[in-house]
Amino acid sequence: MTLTIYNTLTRRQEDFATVEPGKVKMYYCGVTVYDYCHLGHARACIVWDVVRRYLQFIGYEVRYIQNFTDIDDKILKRSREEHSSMEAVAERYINAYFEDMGRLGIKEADEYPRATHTMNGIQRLIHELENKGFAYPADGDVYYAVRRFNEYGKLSGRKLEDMQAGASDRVQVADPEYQKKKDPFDFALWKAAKPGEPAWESPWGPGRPGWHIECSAMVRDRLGETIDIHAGGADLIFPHHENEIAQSEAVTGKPLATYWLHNGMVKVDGEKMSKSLGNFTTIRDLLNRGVEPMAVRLFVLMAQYRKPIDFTADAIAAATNGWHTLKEGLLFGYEYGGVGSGENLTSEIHIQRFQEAVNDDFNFPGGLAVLFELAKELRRQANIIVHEGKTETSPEELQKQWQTLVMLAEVFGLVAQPEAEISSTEGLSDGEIDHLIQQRQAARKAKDFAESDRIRDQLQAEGITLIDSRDGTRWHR
Ligand SMILES: Nc1ncnc2c1ncn2[C@@H]1O[C@H](COP(=O)(O)OP(=O)(O)OP(=O)(O)O)[C@@H](O)[C@H]1O
Ligand SMILES: [Zn+2]
Repeated sequence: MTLTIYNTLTRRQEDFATVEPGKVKMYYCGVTVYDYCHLGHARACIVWDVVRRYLQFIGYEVRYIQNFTDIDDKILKRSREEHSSMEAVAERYINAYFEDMGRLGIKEADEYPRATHTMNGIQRLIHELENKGFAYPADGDVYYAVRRFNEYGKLSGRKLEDMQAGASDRVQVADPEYQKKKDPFDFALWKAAKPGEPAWESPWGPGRPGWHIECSAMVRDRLGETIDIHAGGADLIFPHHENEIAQSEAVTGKPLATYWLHNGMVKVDGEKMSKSLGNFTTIRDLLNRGVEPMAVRLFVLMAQYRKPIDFTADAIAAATNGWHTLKEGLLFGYEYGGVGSGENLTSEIHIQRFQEAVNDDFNFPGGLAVLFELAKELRRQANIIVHEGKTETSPEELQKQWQTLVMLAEVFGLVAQPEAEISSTEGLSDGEIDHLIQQRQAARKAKDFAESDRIRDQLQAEGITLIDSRDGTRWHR
């Protein structure tokens, strides 16, 4: 059984083969941190989380890196509006990211590089591009000379000539950067600091990096010159990923990634759900309204990952229904405990069918069909047990089906907690936990370590783990 995946670069479904046998290097372009994550971000994070989990399930060792864009015009705008700093805005929404994605059961990446922590790598890359004639300085800015890279457009299939025909010169002339560029399609690698903006020293003067260069630098720093999978939303194919390719490949002469994978958009009334458009529903709003996190996962996984999905109340209701069916199956072993011999039995035929489905370009709906089949059968058996006291099916067979369901559901990050466990961890609301963490931070600042330890222990007793880092404190249940 071979995994085949659709590669945006070649526009074909191809057999999956890694650079290094048994190992996958994977990079996902994460969020720009100036607001709470919405369901579009949830979709991207869930899809790549499951791709990673699935690759691990079929035996690969996966190294998974996801960035935070923490320098950006939109973050700066937010910080001005809030009379705060860019760091403070980024920090707040990075913490919120971990809270929200933690609730959705997204596994943490191996590393989360940030633009502000990658300044050396970024500058080194710009310098090399300049040396090789792909970049030119202009008045404190540095631009990438798009026409110098012959393969520009290979990912998106766009040709500069065609784009030129459609470009509106009037709009561009008004753009101050336009005056400095040798060609309207050139893009900024480095931007000179404007008064009052945060800036980093550089050979081109104080400034900050453009958006695209950070990913090229992070991939190179953390994963190397050629990675196996580069992922992101379909909205990033052009110009972001096209520009990443132009930057990295001009320097290394090697493919940046073998496979380029893109998730489809979450849409609202036919338009992309987006922070900029303001038509978004945040993950926390939806969960705080009582939608179960696993229903959100199902909402995403019930669709082919490359196709757009509409966010509607009906779609969430259907996903919730689906989750309740799966949950009954997943809890079967707890409710009717003591089934079977206690051995780890699994049903090969179901595992095989699950893999056959998912191996076909990550066909998650196909994989889910196997889960639903198992869950429905276990639900039927549970009904028989309830009404007739026992079932004809052997305890071993039931245990086998249940354990297979639990194992395969875990690959999709779908986990049901038995009531007993839920009651021990749901004592505190998220707000209460945040409040306690703030109190603990205040105690630590005041060097009252006895108090800060007491709060940590109290949270621990509620099943909450704190993770301290130099970027602040995160928690998970
Ligand atoms: N509506 C959506 N559906 C699916 N994926 C999305 C959606 N919006 C953003 N993404 C993906 O989430 C990741 C992080 O996005 P990012 O923070 O850059 O959002 P953004 O595009 O700047 O914000 P917005 O478009 O909401 O203003 C990217 O991989 C992006 O492709
Ligand atoms: Zn990127």
